[in-house]
Amino acid sequence: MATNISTFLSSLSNTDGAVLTLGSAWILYLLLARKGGPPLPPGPRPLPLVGNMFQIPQKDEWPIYESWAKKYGPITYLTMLGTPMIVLNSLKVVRELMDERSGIYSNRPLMAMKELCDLDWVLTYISGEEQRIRRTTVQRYFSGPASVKHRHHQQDESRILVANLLKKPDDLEDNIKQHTSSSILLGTYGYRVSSADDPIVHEMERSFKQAEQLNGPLAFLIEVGPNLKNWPTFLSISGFRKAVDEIKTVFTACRVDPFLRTKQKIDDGSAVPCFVSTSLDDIASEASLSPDEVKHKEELLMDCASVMYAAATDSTTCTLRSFFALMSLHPLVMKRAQEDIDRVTEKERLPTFDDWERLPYINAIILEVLRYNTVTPLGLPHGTAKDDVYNGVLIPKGSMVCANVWIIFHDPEIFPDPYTFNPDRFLGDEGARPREVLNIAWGFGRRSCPGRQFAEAALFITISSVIACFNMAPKPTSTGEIPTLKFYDGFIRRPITFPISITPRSNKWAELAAGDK
Ligand code: HEM
Repeated sequence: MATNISTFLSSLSNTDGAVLTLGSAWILYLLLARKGGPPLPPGPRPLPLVGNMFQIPQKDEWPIYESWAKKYGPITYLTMLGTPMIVLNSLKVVRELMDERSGIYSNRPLMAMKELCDLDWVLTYISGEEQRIRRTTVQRYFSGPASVKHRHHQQDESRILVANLLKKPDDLEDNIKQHTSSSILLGTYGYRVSSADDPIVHEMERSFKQAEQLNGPLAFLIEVGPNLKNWPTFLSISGFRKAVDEIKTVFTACRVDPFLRTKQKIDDGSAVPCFVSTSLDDIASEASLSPDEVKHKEELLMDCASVMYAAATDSTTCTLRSFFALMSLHPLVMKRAQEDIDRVTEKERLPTFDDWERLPYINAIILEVLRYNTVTPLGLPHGTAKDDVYNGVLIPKGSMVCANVWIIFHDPEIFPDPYTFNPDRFLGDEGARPREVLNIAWGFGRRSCPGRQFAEAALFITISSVIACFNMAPKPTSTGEIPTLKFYDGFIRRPITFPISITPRSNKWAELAAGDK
């Protein structure tokens, strides 16, 4: 949604403008054609044709969403060029609709863009049976007990991170990037990343940037217009065709190249166990499969593997970047966590997964980072598969439905003093309700994050290892002010961090970070 609407409008040519007018007339027709039945939920009054397009905030959005929630209640109804956008503002409504009626609320919006870019194989964009099959394939290797298989890689990567931070403490961003991309590429393709400039990481990042265009304003036009997607003239005039072709090329490269590389490694005997190699072994062991069935299963595996990088890295990177900044700003929290680690490890070794249960304060820090830096403050948008009626109001088929996770994570009834970073809120019996509510950081119903267990393990081993080895503090600014953690506006809330000094806690911890026993 991070779209600059005014830039978009000013960039339109006359022909584009004509198309916009025609599209808008179509939307008006659709709106007027709706008669009778339950009312729509309340929301700010829309403008003719464009709906609430200009009221949907592009920056400093939270006070505005909050004021709408206060005025209109738990469900806010907006429209963007005729597409209904429904914002759910209470935990009760979010659970009742997105979890309990998951069969209706688990589509993804922006279907036309997906068709246009031939992206009907991308798990995160598709709906229905095809999404279910791919999700099951991913879960088989990344969720539940299977997620434990990744732990030895995750521990190795946390060791590499602390050794790199010791050598290059000023390259925090690159160190985090190498760490998060290596963790997921090892788990998926058995591929270790040895620098932030790695060529595969570069390609993956390119596809990721392209994917952001799928949320742009033209995407909405294409979605709502009367078969606009079939208008080659419009597409070529707007320059949109070029962008679409580029998205297709980059996505295809990311789908095919790393997969073939792993297959090659299996053939020459150098593959390490990972999602792709293990799943290919499973396919090969099914003797009854015909060559066509083998091909189909391999294609499916290729689809699933290719989304893991994008799904895993941005969310984990944002969380880790916020973690470093928050630790540097909260030395008492850091010190208390270090004391816990010292007690468990007797200052003789780095933490391992066996220590997880015995480090509840580290877990509380992770939960508080996830809450404080709500990575997807409006969740990832879901779409409705059919009309639904809830408490007397209509949620139309094809609506984009967003859970206002931000407002729930800042509800003082659940999280007292919500703007303060305070891991204690998650501890003990009193922390039971906050811990339970925090589950929504991982999404809803049939779309909830299939990488959750993988991510939780990665965050535990990484964060505990970093806290064990280092002290973190904000570097002094030229004016002597203490920096604050700010965030970019948008669907993904990326932290704007500041220079952080990262120093080993002692010579002993420096030796452990360096890997010298
Ligand atoms: C801090 C780390 C992470 C957070 C906070 C996070 C959160 C989320 C959220 C909120 C969603 C959307 C759920 C919904 O639509 O209701 C999601 C989807 C997804 N996540 Fe994660 N995630 C993280 C890490 C990972 C990792 C490490 C992986 C892979 C191992 C992963 C794989 C996926 C996939 C494949 C989807 C798409 C599911 C679908 O569309 O059906 N995530 N995640």
